[in-house]
Amino acid sequence: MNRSASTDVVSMPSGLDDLRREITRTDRELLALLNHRARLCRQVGRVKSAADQAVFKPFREKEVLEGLVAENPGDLPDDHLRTIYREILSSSRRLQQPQKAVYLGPEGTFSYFAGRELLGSSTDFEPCPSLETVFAAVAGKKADLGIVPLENSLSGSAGQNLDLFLRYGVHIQAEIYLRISYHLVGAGTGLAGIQTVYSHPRAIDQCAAWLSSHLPEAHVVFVGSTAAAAREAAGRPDCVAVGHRQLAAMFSLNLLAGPVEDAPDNWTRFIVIGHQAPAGGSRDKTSILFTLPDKSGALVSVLSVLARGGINMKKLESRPMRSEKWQYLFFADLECDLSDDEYADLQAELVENCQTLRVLGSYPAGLHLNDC
Ligand SMILES: C=C(O[C@@H]1C=C(C(=O)O)C=C[C@H]1O)C(=O)O
Repeated sequence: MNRSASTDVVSMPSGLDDLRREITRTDRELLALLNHRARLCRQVGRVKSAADQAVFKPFREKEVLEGLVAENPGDLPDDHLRTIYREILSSSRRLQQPQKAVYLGPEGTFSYFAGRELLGSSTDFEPCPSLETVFAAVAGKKADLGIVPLENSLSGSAGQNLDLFLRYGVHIQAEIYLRISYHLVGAGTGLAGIQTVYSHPRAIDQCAAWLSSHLPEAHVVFVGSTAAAAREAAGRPDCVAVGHRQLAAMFSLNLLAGPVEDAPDNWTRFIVIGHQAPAGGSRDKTSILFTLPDKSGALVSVLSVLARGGINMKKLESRPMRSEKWQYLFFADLECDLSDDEYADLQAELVENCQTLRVLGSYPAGLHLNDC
């Protein structure tokens, strides 16, 4: 969209005191409006609780945000508007009912930062020791939402998730794509004298060329997460960790170098899981898991149903089924809202052609966030 800033220079005060008076007056207006919005949201919360509906409504949030971005005159850049609204929406959910979101911890992992980007800081985040405990907490209603890494643009799928979807009845609510950029953090002040580099194996792998050219003598130690690596490096000036740059502030470390990844165009897709399928919304995205009968043309017939329905398949991946050797499970992303009534016949046809079919969720297509 082509927009120009709408600064009305004529009616703007110009002296510092006058400008500040005008800002104070504007803040009072914003305060009244934010309080009005909060009252409305509390009211929405009472309606939802009476109807046993989930607090988090990702399709509605997308509508709210896209509506505002479309009408934004542009003095406030769109990314600032989104950041402000991330927190307004987060507060509004909390006013309805505090939301607990679990993630693969400890605090400071990329899953943690993805969760904060998606759900804002009025959410109660709680780390879990494994992906399985994230799924179990959501399925067992010990948490409202879970944040899970699904795939990385360089390293591919985090395959274990697909198995966990088979074992736990959770639904995908939302997704977000986060650029993964690594930094070197440590208690020292430079690279000289560094003996040990701590990180998760994937982070070490994605920074291998940088590490071997800048720290060729250092000993590499794999740990369970980038955040655990920062904890190891804390207080030891001859050690560094590879991870999110904000780990420096979180663990009182120095930012020693970065970005240090070998391929800068590195993205991870995170999903939010919950106990209910998100309702309503636009024709966005649906993820399905299916198995096929053991006969010729089985996969083609499923693909033909999708092709006849004009559905664009964005991803198809097969994984071995853990319960039966040489049997495979397929994960697909479809560019449509399969929960919409218009797809009822098509879904019935899919069920006919699959051995088993699970719709993991229809949810709004996520944004790519470059810097978080
Ligand atoms: C207010 C609502 O609840 C939540 C908060 C929203 C908001 O503040 O606009 C939008 C969607 C929900 O995640 C709602 O469902 O409308």
